[in-house]
Amino acid sequence: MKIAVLGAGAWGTALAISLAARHEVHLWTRNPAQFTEMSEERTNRRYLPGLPFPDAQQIELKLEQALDQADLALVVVPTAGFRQVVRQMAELGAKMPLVWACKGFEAGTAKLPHQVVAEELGDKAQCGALSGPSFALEVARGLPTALTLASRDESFAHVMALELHSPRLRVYSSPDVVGVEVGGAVKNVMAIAAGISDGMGYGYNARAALITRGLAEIGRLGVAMGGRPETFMGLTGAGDLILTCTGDLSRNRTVGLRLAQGQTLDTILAELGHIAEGVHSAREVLRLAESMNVEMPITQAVCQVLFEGMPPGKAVEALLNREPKAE
Ligand SMILES: NC(=O)c1ccc[n+]([C@@H]2O[C@H](COP(=O)([O-])OP(=O)(O)OC[C@H]3O[C@@H](n4cnc5c(N)ncnc54)[C@H](O)[C@@H]3O)[C@@H](O)[C@H]2O)c1
Ligand SMILES: O=P(O)(O)OC[C@H](O)CO
Repeated sequence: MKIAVLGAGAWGTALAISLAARHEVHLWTRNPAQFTEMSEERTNRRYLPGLPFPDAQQIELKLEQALDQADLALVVVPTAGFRQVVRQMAELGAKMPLVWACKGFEAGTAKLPHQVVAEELGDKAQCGALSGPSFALEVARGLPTALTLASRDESFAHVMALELHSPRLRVYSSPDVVGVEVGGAVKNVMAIAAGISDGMGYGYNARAALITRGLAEIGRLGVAMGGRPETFMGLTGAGDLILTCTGDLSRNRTVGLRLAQGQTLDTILAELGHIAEGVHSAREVLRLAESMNVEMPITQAVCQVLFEGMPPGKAVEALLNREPKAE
């Protein structure tokens, strides 16, 4: 299969490296300097340094070249750039199936990626979301990882999961696009909270409590939006939440850790050099939750720290001082 991987950040590059073992992979970057560097050095020095590209992996600067005769477009840009890339594909008349790997709500509209696709390509497009517990560095190193490919078209999810599947990158299928997308987006907000708690030195017990209550928040919102309860106990729910809240490779967790050390959000984001989707999704998640009467106290606390200048310690204290109630 020819796969056009659109977006050459950490995750697009890692997926390209992994998939190139079995497929013809064309990794697209919009950045001419990055194109030249990746073509000459056969590695992505800026986003995934030290991981060599397989010989078969091709690099593209022209989107139409990447998409030419592709059997699949795998879009791996941050959620903020997703609509633009899908629109560019539509303008080029690209008709191949589309899978996206971004984890977030679109800032300003609170839309999930599948809603963006429906708006840009119509609701007949053959498409799905790829998500699950997966640090780019580990996938690029060939360490075992399990993902889920969700599509409302169950047979597409099944067939595409089989195509992408390999022993080191296991891909399961699911019909629950909403559940998979909500799990992937909201766990980033919870990871910021876990980072804050750990950074404040509140300990493992507090972190376990945050993860568990965070999972309850994710499930409440996800079910209210039409997701299936069981999805939140799977790879893209509990699995990704645990990874991102506990793994120090997480950019979202890092944001929380550094906020707890007293760094400003602007400084943290400038130094991170990668997207931390939780920062962009948090407000949208809270807005959606409020509009649907879903209680999300951890998300609310994260928003207060990120956008209202509340000291991280005070936000955690406020969570701890909530009225006790039945679990
Ligand atoms: N890094 C991971 O471990 C990981 C794992 C799973 C999912 N994800 C998700 O994948 C998405 C991308 O994350 P990442 O880690 O690759 O981000 P990153 O910050 O490492 O890189 C983002 C890349 O996207 C490019 N980009 C941004 N807007 C674009 C646009 N409009 N058109 C073309 N290119 C554009 C940037 O130039 C950059 O190369 C995020 O939603 C993230 O949550 C990341
Ligand atoms: O580094 P993060 O926090 O963006 O998380 C990366 C992946 O989403 C983990 O599954």
